[in-house]
Amino acid sequence: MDIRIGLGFDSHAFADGVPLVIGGLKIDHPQGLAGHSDGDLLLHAITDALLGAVAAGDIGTFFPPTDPKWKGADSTLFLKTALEEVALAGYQIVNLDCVLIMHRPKIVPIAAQMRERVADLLDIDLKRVSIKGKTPEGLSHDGAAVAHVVVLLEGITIPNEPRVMVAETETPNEDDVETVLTGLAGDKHDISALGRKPAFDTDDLT
Ligand SMILES: C[C@@](CO)(OP(=O)(O)O)[C@H](O)COP(=O)(O)OP(=O)(O)OC[C@H]1O[C@@H](n2ccc(N)nc2=O)[C@H](O)[C@@H]1O
Repeated sequence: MDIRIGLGFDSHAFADGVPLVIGGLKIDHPQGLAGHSDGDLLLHAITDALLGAVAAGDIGTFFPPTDPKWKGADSTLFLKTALEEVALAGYQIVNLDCVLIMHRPKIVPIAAQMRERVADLLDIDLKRVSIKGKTPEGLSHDGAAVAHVVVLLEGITIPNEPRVMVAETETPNEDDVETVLTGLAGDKHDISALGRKPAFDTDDLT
C-alpha cells in the first residue's frame, strides 16, 4: 500500500485588536493571533503536514513571511495550494489528527464546528478530521497558541476495470494496454517538472 505521513507545527502569539481565526473558523474572543497572514495556526500546520507528506517543501517556501503579498492573507489560500501539491503527487487524504495547545479559548465547545469547517476546506468526510484542545500545563506558553498536526495520505490508484476491459476486448500487448490507460487516466504526475515551486531564497529567512 502506497501511504505517506506528514507532520505540521505552527505557533502564533495572541494580540489585541486582531480577529481570532482557527481552522478557517472566526471565533469570538478578546484577542486574536498575530501573524504576517491571518494567523490561522491550524491551517498553517495542516498546510505544512500536507506539503511534508509529499516532500514538497513548507509553507514558508511557498509564501515567505517576508513577502508583503501575503500580509493579512486568508490562510485557506495556503491550504488550497498544499491540496494541489498532494493531488499532483497522486495522493489523497486518509485522515488527520490535530492538537491545539492554548489556555483560551477552550476548544471542546467549538471543536465540532471547527472540524466541519476543516473537513469542508479539505473536501473530505468529517470522520476523517480530529481536532483536540490541550492546556499547556507546566509550559511557558502564556500568550501563545501552538498547533501540531499529523496527516496520513494514500496513493490514488487507477481502478483496474479499464485494464480488464482492454484485456477482454482484444489480445493486446502491454504497450497497447498502457496507451489506453494513459488515454483514460493521463500520465503519472511529476511535480518537480511543473516548475511551480518558488526558488528558495535565503533572504526569506526570518
Ligand atoms: C503563513 C505565513 C505567510 O507569509 O506567515 P505567518 O502568517 O505565519 O506569519 C508564512 O508562510 C509562514 O511561514 P513559516 O514557514 O511559518 O515561517 P518561518 O518559520 O519563519 O520560516 C520561513 C522559512 O524559513 C525556513 N526556516 C525557518 C527556520 C529555520 N531555522 N530554518 C529555515 O530554513 C522555513 O523552512 C521557511 O521556508
